Amino acid sequence: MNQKFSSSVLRDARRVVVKVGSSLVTNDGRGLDEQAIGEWCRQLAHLIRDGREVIMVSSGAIAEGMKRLGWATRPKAVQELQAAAAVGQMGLAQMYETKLRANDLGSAQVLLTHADLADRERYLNARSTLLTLLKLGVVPVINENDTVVNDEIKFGDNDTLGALVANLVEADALVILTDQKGLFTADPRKDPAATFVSEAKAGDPALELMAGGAGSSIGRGGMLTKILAAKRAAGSGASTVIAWGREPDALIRLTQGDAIGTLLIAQTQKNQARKQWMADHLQMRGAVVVDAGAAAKVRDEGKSLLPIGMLQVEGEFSRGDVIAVRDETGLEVARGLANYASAEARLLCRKPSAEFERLLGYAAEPEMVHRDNLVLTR
Ligand SMILES: Nc1ncnc2c1ncn2[C@@H]1O[C@H](COP(=O)(O)OP(=O)(O)O)[C@@H](O)[C@H]1O
Ligand SMILES: N[C@@H](CCC(=O)OP(=O)(O)O)C(=O)O
Repeated sequence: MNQKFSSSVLRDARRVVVKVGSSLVTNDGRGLDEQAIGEWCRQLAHLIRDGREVIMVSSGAIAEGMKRLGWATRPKAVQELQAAAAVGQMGLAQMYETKLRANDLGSAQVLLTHADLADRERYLNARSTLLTLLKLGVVPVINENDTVVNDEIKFGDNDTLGALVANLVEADALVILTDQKGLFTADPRKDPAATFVSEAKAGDPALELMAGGAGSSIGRGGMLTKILAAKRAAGSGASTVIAWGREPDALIRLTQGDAIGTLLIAQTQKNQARKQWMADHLQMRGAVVVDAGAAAKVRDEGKSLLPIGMLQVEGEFSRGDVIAVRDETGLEVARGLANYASAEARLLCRKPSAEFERLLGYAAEPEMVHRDNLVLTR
């Protein structure tokens, strides 16, 4: 019998973000590890057959680019790193596409920057693209868009990107695969007395003191960025596990609850976390007044708000801004992220989605506020 984690968060996880680091993907800088990538893709297919949705966040572009360009040492100049990433990303995407296809899975390349996810409109766009890909059963393969980032806005490490993606799609779990078994009380490459940490609370400050920088010349972030990623992922209710990427059947076993790796458990529930996030971070920009039917659907049935139930639009807002949903008596029912800017929303009041294309000139979401982006006001 395999040792199990005390919590069932990984077993229960329906939507999982898997992040693999440069040191693993490129076998410590020796070019893409075809066999390892093939193995993870086989396991991803297993998870999907099991009814889960998966998103891959994969590093490796710079290391693969360096190999393709014949560079033995990592360049210092940021434009050379960016050039290497652009060269290497071709190979990375090609490898995932081949290996996922061998497992009857479609794949999609998504390149993101931190700035993309900080911008409300791009955030919503990235979110709807990813959720649509998941609905289509396609595996998104994400990396940082190294071409357009500079020092200030660079993630610098893909652990942070993994966490931001987990926040974006409200994943249940973030799996960080690396070249160590998980978190130790100190860097095991430097301290032979370090002991293994099997489970902890995500966000516990004691963990940050244990984690050091990268142990290899290829990896960038080290353990600290993984611990911070777990804290960030926990912000939207996702638990994180850090595990050794070459452990046989690691992904399959983790989702069966096997205690391989370090499990960092989120302390807030997904719904609670979203509510808190909306309350803390977002300023309201406007409101829509809805009829009694729409108010009841949103409040009592947890449904999305559709434009057909909207009577009036107040204020000026953009797509991605937070708006209030009020009933005819002026009472706030909920607040959430607007899919349409105020000018468009005015055109859509009382209209069924079949008419949106004629009214706007393009066909977009049928909802004014999707229920995933809606928080009820108590
Ligand atoms: N407390 C710790 N426990 C485990 N590994 C640690 C710790 N502190 C630092 N490390 C180092 O972090 C490295 C993993 O990070 P990194 O090289 O950035 O990998 P990746 O490319 O997978 O992101 C390990 O090889 C290890 O040397
Ligand atoms: N986006 C870059 C690398 C980011 C990176 O090295 O991240 P990590 O694997 O977390 O150390 C790449 O694909 O090479």
